[in-house]
Amino acid sequence: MNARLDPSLSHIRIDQVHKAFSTGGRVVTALQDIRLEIPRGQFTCLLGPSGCGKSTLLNAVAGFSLPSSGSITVDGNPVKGPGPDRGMVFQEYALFPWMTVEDNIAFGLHIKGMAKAEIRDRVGSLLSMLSLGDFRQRFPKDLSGGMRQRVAIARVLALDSPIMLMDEPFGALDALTRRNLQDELLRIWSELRKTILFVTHSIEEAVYLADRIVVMTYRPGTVKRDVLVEMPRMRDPAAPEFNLLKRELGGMVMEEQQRHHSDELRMAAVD
Ligand SMILES: Nc1ncnc2c1ncn2[C@@H]1O[C@H](COP(=O)(O)OP(=O)(O)OP(=O)(O)O)[C@@H](O)[C@H]1O
Repeated sequence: MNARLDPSLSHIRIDQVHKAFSTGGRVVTALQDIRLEIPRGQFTCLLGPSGCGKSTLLNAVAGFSLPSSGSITVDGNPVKGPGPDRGMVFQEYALFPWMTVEDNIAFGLHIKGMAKAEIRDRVGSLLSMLSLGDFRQRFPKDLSGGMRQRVAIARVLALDSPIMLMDEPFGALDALTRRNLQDELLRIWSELRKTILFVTHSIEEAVYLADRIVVMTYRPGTVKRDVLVEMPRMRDPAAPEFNLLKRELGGMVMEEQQRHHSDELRMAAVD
């Protein structure tokens, strides 16, 4: 079940990436020797318990925090910082509270200097793609969490980046809203064929969404398993094969969770 991919198809290439942080006189190795070839259009989930380096890896691909060593390239170009080829969606929405829904979506397009008529067209089609038409004049504070996340997704889609990086985007939502947005995301992804790198703690979410699940180890963050998910979509979480994979991944994540727990106990004893 381990993924085998053709490097010549690689869109994002992560090669021998290592990241260490120094805090309070201690060095934490957040990532160690990460190697991943991600082809164009693949929906990849990074899965693992808290502290295994998922966000660190995503931030490195985004160019927010570069690796201590190793390299990341997008279409062969080294990642040296954030760029228009990579859009990021965070758990906390990161919307401008003083702007309406449509102004939030249009913001990046104004910065890019796009013509007003073109901005109007693009924002209009995103409002309809994400069922936000009736909310275009509202401010983020007047929206539910799910609606805010729709706006955040629309804002990233507006920029038309081929790569979407998503850091637990649905982590703060209730189960029903979360499933709705997962379905919306799958629909958008299959329509627009973005390359998606999606961080989650949730095994069910990873199995529901991903073409490929990269399970990470806890400190140092390495690739524990790289699994291709070949179940057709839309997937049925009640199906036996869905549950089989969930159980298998659950065992792997649990092992890392236990290492996290033992580490915390050991640190508490040292303090
Ligand atoms: N800026 C930083 N300074 C020091 N240590 C950091 C920093 N960022 C992350 N770390 C450490 O690196 C390790 C990986 O953190 P990271 O946030 O990437 O994990 P994660 O898997 O995304 O966890 P979570 O799901 O809780 O967000 C953790 O041990 C964390 O404490």
